[in-house]
Amino acid sequence: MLTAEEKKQQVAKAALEYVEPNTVIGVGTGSTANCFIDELAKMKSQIEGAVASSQATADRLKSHGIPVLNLNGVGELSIYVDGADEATHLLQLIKGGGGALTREKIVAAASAKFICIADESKLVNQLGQKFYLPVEVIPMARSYVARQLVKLGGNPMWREGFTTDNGNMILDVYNLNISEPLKLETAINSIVGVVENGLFAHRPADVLLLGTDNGVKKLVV
Ligand SMILES: O=C[C@H](O)[C@H](O)[C@H](O)COP(=O)(O)O
Repeated sequence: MLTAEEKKQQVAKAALEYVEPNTVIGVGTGSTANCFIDELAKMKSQIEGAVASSQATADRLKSHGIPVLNLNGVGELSIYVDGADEATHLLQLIKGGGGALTREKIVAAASAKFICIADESKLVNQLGQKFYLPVEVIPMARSYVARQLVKLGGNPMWREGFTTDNGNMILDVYNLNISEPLKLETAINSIVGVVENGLFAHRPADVLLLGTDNGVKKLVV
């Protein structure tokens, strides 16, 4: 039996196969993305650099001597590699457990291919059954947005004491029925004061690499 950490390392190594030489790649945030950064360091001379989805990721990339580039100064990224809090067989995701969802969604949108890496515990039949949905909000809109999220059937909890890299707040929404992720992603983002929500339904992953006791399982749609 492999530990969750060993499964993360397994998929982090496997994701290196998707890294094309002489390109700029996008790098996500979290413990699985950290494993990937540590692996990427071994082939850093082969890439031009990386765009980071958070300050924490930028710091870790720099600590390995990997050049961190500004998204506005580069064209389309070849790939985006990141973890997830939940993933379905359609490769739709919930992200944002670490609060980096908005920048993650931007970097994913700017990438030709999204490689999601996770241990197999993240695979679910329907989003939201195990994990809450993080929503980034402009601070002054927090209570207003929370009331609108209640109307959508959710139970929002303020992640008190946490500020995103963009200077905003996070509402973690429990008990949402996410049977229609595309509609819900749009509905939540239509609430004034919402910056982004952690549903990756309009931009799902293109490849999901799952770490299992029997090796890396690859899912594509
Ligand atoms: O904001 C954080 C990100 O969306 C992470 O990708 C997500 O929380 C998964 O993190 P971990 O790899 O630590 O489970």
